[in-house]
Order: sequence, then C-alpha cells, then structure tokens
Amino acid sequence: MRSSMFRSAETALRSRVSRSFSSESGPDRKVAVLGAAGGIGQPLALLMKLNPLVSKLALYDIAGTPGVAADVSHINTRSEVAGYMGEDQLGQALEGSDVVIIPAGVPRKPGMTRDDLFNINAGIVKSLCTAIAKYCPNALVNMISNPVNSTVPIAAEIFKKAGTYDEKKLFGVTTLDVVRAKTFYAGKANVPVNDLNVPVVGGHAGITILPLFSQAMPKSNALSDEDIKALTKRTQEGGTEVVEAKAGKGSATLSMAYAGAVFANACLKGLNGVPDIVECSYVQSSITELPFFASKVRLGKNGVEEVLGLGSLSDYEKEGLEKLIPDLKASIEKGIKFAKEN
Ligand SMILES: NC(=O)c1ccc[n+]([C@@H]2O[C@H](COP(=O)([O-])OP(=O)(O)OC[C@H]3O[C@@H](n4cnc5c(N)ncnc54)[C@H](O)[C@@H]3O)[C@@H](O)[C@H]2O)c1
Ligand SMILES: O=C(O)C[C@H](O)C(=O)O
Repeated sequence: MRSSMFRSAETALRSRVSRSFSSESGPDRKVAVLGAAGGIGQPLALLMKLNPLVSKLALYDIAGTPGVAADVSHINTRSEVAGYMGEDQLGQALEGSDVVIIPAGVPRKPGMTRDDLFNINAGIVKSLCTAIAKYCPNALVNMISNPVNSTVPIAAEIFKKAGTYDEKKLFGVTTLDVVRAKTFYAGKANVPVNDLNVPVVGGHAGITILPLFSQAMPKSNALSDEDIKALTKRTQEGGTEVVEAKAGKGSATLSMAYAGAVFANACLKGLNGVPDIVECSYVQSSITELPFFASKVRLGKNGVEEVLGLGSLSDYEKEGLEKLIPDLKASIEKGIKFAKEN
C-alpha cells in the first residue's frame, strides 16, 4: 500500500518534471539517423543525443547499432535512444520521425572522386528513401551520402514515384563546406571565427562548391585576390584534404558529424517555429537554371520557407558560377536518370 502510494507520487513527479523539461526544450521531436554505426553516424548520434530539442533518437544501420545505441543511451540527456538493425527494423526506426539524417554509404579513398561512389551509394539512397516515403513521408530529410549532387535528385525522384515528394522537405547537407569556408577565412584574415558567416553555394563536389567570400560577414579587407583564390580552392578541396590525410581510412567524419548536427539543429528549430533560421543547403531551387542548387535557405515549420537569392557576386565568383553549371547539371541528370531507370 505504502509502496504503491510512493510509486504513484513518483510517477506524478516524473511526469511533471518531464512536462516542464519538454516545454523548456520544445515539443517532442523524433530524429532518425540512417547509417548510425558508421564513421559519421556514431559521432552524429552522440551530438544528436546532446541536443535538447530531440525527444526520441532512432539509430539505424545494417549492422552494429545495438552497441552504439546502448552506449549513447546512457548519456543523461532528454532523448530516449533506440537502435535498429537490418531492413526488417527500418520501418520501426523511421515511423514518427520529424527529421531523418542519412550518412549511409561508402566513403572515398585517395584518388577517388565523390562521383566514384555513385554506383554503390545510389542504390543505398534509393532503398532508404523508398522506406522514408512509406514510413515517414512528412519528415525532413537531411542527405549526407555522396555524391550529394546526385543523391538529392535521386531522393526527389523516388519520393515523386511514391507520390510523397515535397520539395520543402528535402535537403542536401552542404554545411561542412560552410564550416570549412568559415574556418579557413578566419584563419587567413585573422578574424574571430565564432561570429563569422560565409555563404557557400552551388553543390558539394570540387568546383561546384562555390564559397562567396565577397559576402563574408564581418568582412576583412586584409585579403588579396590571390588569397581569395587560394581560400576558394582550399574550400573546394577540403574533403580531398581529409581523404588524403586519412590515407585510405575514409573521409571526413568528425567535422561532418559536427556539420550534420548544426544543420539538423537548424531544421528542428525551424520546425519548432523559431524565426530567422537561415542555413546554406542544396535544395530544389529556381535561383539558377538548375533544378537543384545550394544557397541560403530560410527554415520554418514546413522545412524550406524561402530559398534566398545569391546576392551580389564578385567577378571571380561570377566566373566560378558559370564554370560550375555544366558539372552540376550533369550530376543532377545522372541522379534523375538512375532513379527513373531503377
Ligand atoms: N555531405 C557531406 O558533406 C559529407 C561529408 C563527409 C562524408 N560524406 C559521405 O557520407 C557517407 C558516409 O561516410 P562515413 O565516413 O560515415 O562512411 P562509413 O563507411 O564509416 O559509414 C557508413 C555507414 O553506412 C552504413 N550503411 C551501408 N549501407 C546501408 C544501408 N543500406 N542502410 C543503412 N546503413 C547503411 C554502413 O554499415 C556504415 O556503418 C559517404 O558517402 C561519404 O562520402 C558526406
Ligand atoms: O570528401 C569527401 O569525400 C567527403 C565529404 O564530401 C567532404 O566534403 O568531406
């Protein structure tokens, strides 16, 4: 009798605490990470576990997720964590998700381009997006798997086929390009990196990555044209710099997990109605002749609220924009063709 009284008092207290915590942290939000046992997936799972906006964290992979989930679940933060392994459990992992983050697929080795990953990753993305269309068609999808320039168009086609496509809800994650542009610019211009903003537009491979250093805020006048060219090249080749340094052991994972967590956090804030959330992302777009393009995007309760224009470009950036169009166009068409034929 006494113990059941204690139990009901404790239950009432817990539910009061959890209600107040939930209202402090926003509404319940489920985030699923697909590829959660991988090089990006594990640190990304950790960072999403630390995010107070998340109430449920679903960690899915073809192997290894029970261990990752057990490990991460011991961290004393708001979200409940569950691990899901193998295709049989994919539906459960996805059901009820508000945001699905996809870092599933193979990474580059030295000497490879991102497009060399197409043959394996296109199929992985296709099957994951088919499941998303079935189990959580309203979720915001954050695509990390490369080649992003093609995997986003693949996802769009799969969702179109399933009748669930909403262009406001599909994002190619290009945040790592912005993270790099900020870091490299701040280092060269000797300005504080925390307050810096640099938009990066175009796509996510080689010359399709176009940092707009002319729009850096706050702007430094200390940099020469040669400095800007070198910073642009370094940002475009940031991924390769890591691939070469890892010497066959994969590509960026830790900085990517950070970037993925920044972008997912922005999506969650937008969903929760926080105003003025702007991040660069590769989305369906009409700001150039291409159907998909990365630029600044305002995020809101339905995903993309507004795709912002390019703003004014330097002559060097205008040249870069002209050069990237054929490359990006070919990658988009390759993705669409794959999805239509498979
Ligand atoms: N967008 C970006 O800026 C960016 C940055 C870095 C890496 N990437 C890309 O992210 C991807 C993952 O990189 P990584 O270093 O984490 O690779 P990784 O090999 O370490 O991890 C990939 C994980 O995906 C899992 N996986 C494979 N097929 C799957 C499926 N059908 N369903 C669910 N999970 C599956 C694997 O089991 C593995 O755990 C690569 O394609 C890489 O090129 C993108
Ligand atoms: O470079 C890669 O292959 C991974 C990723 O796209 C990156 O930019 O680090």
